[in-house]
Amino acid sequence: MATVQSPEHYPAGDIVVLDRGNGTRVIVHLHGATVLSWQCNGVEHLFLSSTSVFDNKKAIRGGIPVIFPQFGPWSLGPQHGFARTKRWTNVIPPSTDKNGNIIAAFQLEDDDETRQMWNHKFKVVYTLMLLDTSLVCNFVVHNTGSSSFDFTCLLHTYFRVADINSTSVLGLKGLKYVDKIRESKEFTEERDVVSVGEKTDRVYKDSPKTVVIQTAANPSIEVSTLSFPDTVVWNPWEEGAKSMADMDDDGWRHMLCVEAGKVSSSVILEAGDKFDSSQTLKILPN
Ligand SMILES: O=P(O)(O)OC[C@H]1O[C@H](O)[C@H](O)[C@@H](O)[C@@H]1O
Repeated sequence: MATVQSPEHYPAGDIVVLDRGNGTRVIVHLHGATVLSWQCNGVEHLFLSSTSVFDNKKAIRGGIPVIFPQFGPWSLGPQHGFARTKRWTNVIPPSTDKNGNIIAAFQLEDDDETRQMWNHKFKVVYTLMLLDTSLVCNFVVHNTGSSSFDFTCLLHTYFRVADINSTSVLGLKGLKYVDKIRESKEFTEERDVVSVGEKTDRVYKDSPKTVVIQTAANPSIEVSTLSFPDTVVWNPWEEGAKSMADMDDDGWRHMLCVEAGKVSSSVILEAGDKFDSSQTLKILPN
C-alpha cells in the first residue's frame, strides 16, 4: 500500500513533485503549500503523521506547514494563521536550472476569506529549490495594499528522527528562550547539546544563523536561516501525541519540530515593501 509520503497517495491535482531522480525529490501539497516529503537518495528526512487528515480543510500534521500571518493562538482566526489551510497556487511549476537544481514557486494572495479575518492586501511567494543534498525554502511577503500591517511567520518543520531519545539540537547554548510549558517564563539555555526528554515547547530568541539536528542512525541536518531570528523546538511527547487525533500514537518518538521563524516580535511591513526570509536544510556528511 502506498504510504502518505509517496505521490501515488494523492490526487494528482493536489500535489506538486520536484524530482531530481535517484530518489531525491520533494512532494508539496497545495493545501498550505505544505512540503510533505523531502527525500534525498531514497532517505526521507521529514516526519508526516500517517493519521494526518487530507481533506483540504484541516492543517496537515507533519512536513513543513507554513505559518502566516500569526504564530500561535490568534484572536482574529485559527491558531497559526490561515496560510497552512489555504489553497496555494503553483505559479512556477517545477523546472530544472543549468546546475540541475529543481525550482518551483507557490503563491498566496488575500481574498474575501482572509480579509474577513485580517483586512490586509498581501502576496506571499514561497519558492523551493531542491539541490543534491539540500532544500532551500524562500518565504517572501509583499504588502500589496496602501497601509502598513504586521505579522509573525514561521516554517514549522517536522524532522523525522530515528529515536527522539537519541536526538539533539546544537547551536542554542547561551540563548534566551520562552518556555511555553513553564508559564511562558524566560530562561537561558545552558547546554551545548540540547536533547529532548520530555514534552517541549520553547521559543529560542536571537538564534544563530545555523543550528544542527543530530540524530542516531540518520545523518545530521543543518538548518541555516535568513531573517528568521527565532527557533521553536517542539515535541508533544507521549500524552500530547495521544491527545491529538491526527498524530500517530508513537509519532512523538520519531519527530522533532525545529521551526525557523520571526515570532518573538512582529514584522512591520509598510505599503509596497517586502519581507524576504529563508531556511536551508542541508544534510551533513557522516
Ligand atoms: O497543533 P498545532 O496547531 O499544529 O500546533 C503545534 C505546535 O506548534 C508550535 O510548535 C507551538 O509552539 C506549539 O505550542 C504547538 O502546540
